[in-house]
Amino acid sequence: MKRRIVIAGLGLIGASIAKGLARVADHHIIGYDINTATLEYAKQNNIVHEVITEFPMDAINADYIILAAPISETIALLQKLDEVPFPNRVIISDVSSVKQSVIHTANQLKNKKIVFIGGHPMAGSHKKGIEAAKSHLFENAIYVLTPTVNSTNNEVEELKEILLPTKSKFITLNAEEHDEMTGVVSHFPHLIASSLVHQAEHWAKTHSYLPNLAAGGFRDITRIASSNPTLWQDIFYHNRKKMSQLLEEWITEMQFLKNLVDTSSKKEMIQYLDRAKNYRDGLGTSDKGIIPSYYDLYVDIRDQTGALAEVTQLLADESISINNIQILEIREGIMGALRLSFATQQLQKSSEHILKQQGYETMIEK
Ligand SMILES: NC(=O)C1=CN([C@@H]2O[C@H](COP(=O)(O)OP(=O)(O)OC[C@H]3O[C@@H](n4cnc5c(N)ncnc54)[C@H](O)[C@@H]3O)[C@@H](O)[C@H]2O)C=CC1
Ligand SMILES: O=C(O)C(=O)Cc1ccc(O)cc1
Repeated sequence: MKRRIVIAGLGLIGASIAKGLARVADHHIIGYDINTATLEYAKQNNIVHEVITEFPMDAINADYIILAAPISETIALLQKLDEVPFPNRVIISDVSSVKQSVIHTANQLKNKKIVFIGGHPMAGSHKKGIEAAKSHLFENAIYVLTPTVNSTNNEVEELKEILLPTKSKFITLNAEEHDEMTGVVSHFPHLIASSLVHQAEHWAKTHSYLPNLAAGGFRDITRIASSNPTLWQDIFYHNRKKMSQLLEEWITEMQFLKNLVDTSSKKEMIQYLDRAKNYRDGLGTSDKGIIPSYYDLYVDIRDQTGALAEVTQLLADESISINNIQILEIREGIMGALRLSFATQQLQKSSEHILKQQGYETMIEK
């Protein structure tokens, strides 16, 4: 008998999981989404084996259910599932970026057939929706599992086995430590990125040329400000206590920095920057944690017509697909750099080899 896996919410994350899990012959993937166009797309593109339209009752025969809707919707779906007279035990998980509110709801469930284990695959994109879904989105990414009081170690292992085709690295955390850590390294940086963009927009009223000077650094640090605002509002709301605490700490830190700047303390400023550099350099980029979403390769190119096309053509000739291209610090007549992002380390390494053979200077961050 195939294992019946229902995925509710077929957006970027739900459909990426569906695509990954559908690779296993033993899996029967059943999709549900509140948006009928999304369900239609899932069916037409064979992202799922079957679709259902009456949730939660149509999920009654599921062996596993993965809730992949926005966090507030996931909580509502979980409450609805509590009413379903499941004939057999069902493991329910989710993908929400914040865990405490979901786990709190799960701990209140009355249905004895439900075993809930929280989940959070820690990779994503600034895009949303089923059309942006990729089977390899979570390859080498951390996938956090947050067990509940009613889940056993064996059930956690069983869920891991189901999720194995995502090729993620599983770790188990409790919901509080998860929300604290992701608050610091994932959620809070989004707030700051947006605030930096607001500051630049404000100053662009004084200097209309300002956007043209927004070089690599500004683009790097604000990249995540281009993410899905509805998703991030939901994340900030569910992790609001931590966000408020981190903002307070940040304000204190900024006051400290202002003092460093105002007093022109050269030694202290170098020490401050040095400590940040050492810690940042030590984070590493070879695995997909929260910082890198892809495997990046830097290529030096001359700012000349056709340089970009030549690099992409060389890789296309070898059927290598590039996930993202960014042009860094390119100025007229001066050496510029391209950042090419690949889905796997193998593609990154092969591309490095091909480009080096053609005389390009390349670099992979260690
Ligand atoms: N976008 C990202 O980078 C990441 C997001 N997450 C989490 O994944 C979850 C989904 O986010 P995305 O896939 O990015 O959003 P998305 O906007 O791409 O997809 C959400 C999907 O849920 C559907 N939906 C909304 N309400 C529903 C309901 N009541 N019943 C069924 N379907 C419903 C929508 O129609 C949409 O297809 C969120 O909880 C988020 O915290 C986790 C890791 C990364
Ligand atoms: O790549 C980034 O910076 C992301 O922000 C991706 C991301 C978004 C939301 C999550 O819950 C986990 C990862």
